[in-house]
Amino acid sequence: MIRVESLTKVFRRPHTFSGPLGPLRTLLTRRYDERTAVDGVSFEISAGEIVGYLGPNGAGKSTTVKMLTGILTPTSGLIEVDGRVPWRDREANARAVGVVFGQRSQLWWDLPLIDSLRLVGDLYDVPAARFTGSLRRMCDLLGLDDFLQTPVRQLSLGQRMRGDLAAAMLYDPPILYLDEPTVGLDVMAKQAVREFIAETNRLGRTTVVLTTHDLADVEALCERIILIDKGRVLYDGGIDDLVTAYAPPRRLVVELADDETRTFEIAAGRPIPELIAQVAAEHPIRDLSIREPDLESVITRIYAESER
Ligand SMILES: Nc1ncnc2c1ncn2[C@@H]1O[C@H](COP(=O)(O)OP(=O)(O)OP(=O)(O)O)[C@@H](O)[C@H]1O
Repeated sequence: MIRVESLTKVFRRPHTFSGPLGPLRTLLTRRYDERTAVDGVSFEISAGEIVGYLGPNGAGKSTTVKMLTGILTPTSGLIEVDGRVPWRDREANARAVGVVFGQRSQLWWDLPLIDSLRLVGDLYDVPAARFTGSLRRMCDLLGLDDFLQTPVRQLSLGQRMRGDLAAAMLYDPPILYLDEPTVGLDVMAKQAVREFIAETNRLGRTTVVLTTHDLADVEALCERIILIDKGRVLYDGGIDDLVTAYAPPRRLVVELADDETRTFEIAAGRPIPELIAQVAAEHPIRDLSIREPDLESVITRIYAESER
C-alpha cells in the first residue's frame, strides 16, 4: 500500500550572516546552508497496519509525513501510495488520505465546527446521503454533538482535535496520517483519540501512520514501529522484538533503612535471590522491587547508541 525507497529530503536555506551588515551580506552573497532532514529512508506498509513512526525532535518525522501527503517533494528517492506518486498525483492522493497535524488545525477557525465539516464534505465531493451517515458515525465515535455549533476558535484543544479527526475521516480515506494527534491533550482526551484510531482501523481497515512522542499512544495502538534519528531508520519491526533485542538490564530497587533508595543492575543470567542476598548482607533493607525495562528506556537506549 505504501512503498518508500531511499527517500531523501535536503532543505536549502540562504546562509544568514550576523553583525550590522549581516542582512545585506545574506541578501548579496547567495550562500546556502543545506540540512538533510530525511536521509535514505526505506520502508513498506501494508493495508490495515498501524505503524508508529518515532524519533526524537528534529529526526525527520514530519518531513516524511509531508512527503507522503504530497505537500513536499523529495530531493531524491521514491514514494508510492497505492500506486500513486503523492507529489505528482496530489489531488488523487489527497482523496485517498486523511491527515491530522496535532500542532496545526486544518479546520476553518471562524466557522462553527459543523460548517467546517460540511466544507470538507463539499471539497471531497461526498454525496449528501453518505455525508450524513459519515457525520453521524463521527459524532458517535468522537462525541461531537455538544460542540458542533461552536466556532472552532472557541473549542478546547481536545474538542478541536476530535473535530480534526472527524474532518480527516469524513470522506472514508483508506489511509490516515497522524502527526502528534495527542500532543497537549489531557488523559481523557488522549484516551478518546486512541479509541477513535483503534476503532477506525478495526472497522474500516484504515492504514494508519502515527508519529508521536507519547509512547503510551504507541503501546496502545501499534504492533510495529519505525524508529528514525537524523533522518535514518534505526529500527523497523515489532515492539516485542525491539524490547527483546534492545532491553537494558532489569534493575533491583532497594529502599534502605535510612530512607535512601539504591538501584542495582541485574546482570543477564544472574539469579535474583543471589543478588538480593548479597545486597542484604551489605545494607539494612526496608523494601525492594524489580524494575522491568519499559518501552521508553529501550528507545532511549537505542537513541543513545546511535549517538556514539
Ligand atoms: N522547511 C524547512 N526548512 C529548513 N529546514 C527544515 C524545514 N523543515 C524541517 N527542517 C529541518 O529538518 C529537520 C527535521 O525536521 P522535522 O520537522 O521533520 O522533524 P521531526 O522529527 O518531525 O521533529 P519534531 O519531533 O520536533 O516535530 C530539522 O532539523 C528541521 O530543523
